[in-house]
Amino acid sequence: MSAESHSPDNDINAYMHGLGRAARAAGRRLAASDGGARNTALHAIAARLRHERDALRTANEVDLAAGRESGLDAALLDRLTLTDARIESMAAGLEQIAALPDPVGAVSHLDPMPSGIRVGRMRVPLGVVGIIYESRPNVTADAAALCLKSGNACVLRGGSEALHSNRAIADCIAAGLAEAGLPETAVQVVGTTDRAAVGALITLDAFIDVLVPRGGKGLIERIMREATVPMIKHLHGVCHCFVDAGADADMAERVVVNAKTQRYGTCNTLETLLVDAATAPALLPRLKTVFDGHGVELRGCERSRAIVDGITPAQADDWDAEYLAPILSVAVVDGIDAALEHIDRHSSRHTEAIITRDHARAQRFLREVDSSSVMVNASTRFADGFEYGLGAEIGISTDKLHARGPVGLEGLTTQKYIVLGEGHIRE
Ligand SMILES: NC(=O)C1=CN([C@@H]2O[C@H](COP(=O)(O)OP(=O)(O)OC[C@H]3O[C@@H](n4cnc5c(N)ncnc54)[C@H](OP(=O)(O)O)[C@@H]3O)[C@@H](O)[C@H]2O)C=CC1
Ligand SMILES: N[C@@H](CCC(=O)OP(=O)(O)O)C(=O)O
Repeated sequence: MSAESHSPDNDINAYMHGLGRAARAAGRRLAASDGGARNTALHAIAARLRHERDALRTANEVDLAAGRESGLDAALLDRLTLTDARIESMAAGLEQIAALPDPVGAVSHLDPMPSGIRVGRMRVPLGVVGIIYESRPNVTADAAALCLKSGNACVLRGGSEALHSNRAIADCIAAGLAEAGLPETAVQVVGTTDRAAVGALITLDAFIDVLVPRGGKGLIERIMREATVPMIKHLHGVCHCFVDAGADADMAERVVVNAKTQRYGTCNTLETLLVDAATAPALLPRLKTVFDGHGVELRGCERSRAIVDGITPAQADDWDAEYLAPILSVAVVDGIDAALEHIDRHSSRHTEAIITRDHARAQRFLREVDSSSVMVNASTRFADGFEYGLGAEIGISTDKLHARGPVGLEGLTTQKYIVLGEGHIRE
């Protein structure tokens, strides 16, 4: 072999090629597999996760120690942490997914045509899904389970900070698949943190059918530039809440505080609060007191700062920021038109909410805001597959084609036409 073929890039390309080829073969077997076998695997993986709880926590401790050492902030460390309760919730999540109806092979609209043939649609797996995601180990189990249930093989590239945790979870998944007689290569975790592996994955169009990138702008920009595999974008969330004139102040406080503080590090966390000028003088002082209690820094426009002391002046880039941290930008706006305008300019089209008592303005907000979830009088934190009754989610699509919003089993499948004849020929 030439010196060049030993270079890390070449090795990584060969390695990723191997994962892709194995995934493609496993995908074909999964697509043809019995739903019962896939459910058996899900239950076996859940049992393994419970049984290997100590090993999982030990592996996770290695990641956490490295994360602390490298100065990972509190929200990211929280996202990385596996506790006994989180391991139990991963296992229970797998069992819940097993209990969902099997989407694969369902036939709909089988209707007779004038020619005599019958034409219907059959729900089928996408094939092989490549998922690139943040350092959140539970996603490894959730994503594997959703892909498995929907008959897809997957290649999982989690965040580098979670590598040891992900490998330990992958071992449990492989054991569960083997126990159910399914190919272990149906779920493969990329075993290197080298981003060259991402570069290879996103161009493996011979083997990968669709990419699910969950991440921030840097990731998506790279994929938009380089990928030859189609993707369902799961982008960052710059989520807004607009508190309308005449809104119930208690409700506004409850919802806004929940949307900001229930978890700081998630994509559906509130990042910008818009308050109608008529509501701001009464609402902002009480919100400031509550947010002070939570240690949330408010960064506001001049009008908000004229109402309450202690709000940091917002800079231009605050309106486009996804903080994933105890920081909230605040703007006072003149009515719903100004709120819609601001949202249109700055939203990442993930999730927005209005707090209102006015039916007409609620309807306008629902119709006019162009985001994957639009809410009335509810916390943006509800944008979640489990909360929407999907059982679980692979993420929240900010794309418009194929799947939008929380993506569950249906989003991981497609439909093909099936045609049934009895020797029919076209005249
Ligand atoms: N819409 C949704 O469903 C979801 C959205 N998100 C969003 O993800 C972000 C939070 O996660 P964060 O960890 O900061 O996200 P990042 O985008 O930094 O990382 C996510 C994954 O992408 C990889 N990655 C990032 N940039 C590149 C690149 N240029 N080339 C190759 N790989 C890359 C990371 O690898 P590495 O480990 O090497 O950095 C990691 O595996 C937030 O914006 C959040 O809103 C998160 C989850 C779900
Ligand atoms: N649906 C999830 C949020 C999506 C998600 O995974 O976000 P992140 O914490 O950024 O990885 C939830 O509500 O917890």
